[in-house]
Amino acid sequence: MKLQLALDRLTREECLRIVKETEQEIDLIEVGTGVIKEYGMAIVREIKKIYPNKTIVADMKTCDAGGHEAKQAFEAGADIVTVMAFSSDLTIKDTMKVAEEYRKQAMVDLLEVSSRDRMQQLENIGVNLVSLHVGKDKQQEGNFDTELFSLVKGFEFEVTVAGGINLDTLPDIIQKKPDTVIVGSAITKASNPQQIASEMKRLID
Ligand SMILES: O=C([C@H](O)CO)[C@H](O)[C@H](O)COP(=O)(O)O
Repeated sequence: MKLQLALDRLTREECLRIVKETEQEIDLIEVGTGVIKEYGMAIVREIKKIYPNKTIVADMKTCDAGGHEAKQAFEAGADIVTVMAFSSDLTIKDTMKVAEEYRKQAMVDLLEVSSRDRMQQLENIGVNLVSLHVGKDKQQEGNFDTELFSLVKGFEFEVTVAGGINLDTLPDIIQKKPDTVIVGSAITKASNPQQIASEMKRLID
């Protein structure tokens, strides 16, 4: 199981500091959507340049123009781009096609999708990497509910999971054996990000 650090609602300097502090504990670095909106592909390029051996996820949250946006992120050095599950199949297919051309990956974000029929459609078009995700705003309604895993049960997807995960909720999530746990605020807003990342990595291992 891997640990992915999500960089959201941070300045460029905060992103660089937190990654530096936690680099030994984390497997993947996610450049968050808001950070990309603030700094564009430049920050993806910069982080990949500093950490060429880390897997860089550009959380583009693409919902249209999939091929174009995937190309932008891969050209900047991203290894994985995100595309929304509620998008047109054509958007997802174009994103995956570009990912294949670059020998990279597309991750389909299941935010606000609750239909197993949609999971079947995603499998049919060749999706293999998905993200079970409770959005930042939705987190006001409560902690990550592991019942969400039932959405992907029985499918062959590689599964990542995100949504306000912290040291209290992590043990139950680990029981569900996702391939990757994505953690943002619990690490980035901590007074000692390295300590939290280290405790999480120890639980995951
Ligand atoms: O994708 C994310 C969210 O939609 C904000 O853009 C986050 O990266 C993801 O939810 C992980 O962050 P936390 O929820 O703060 O752990």
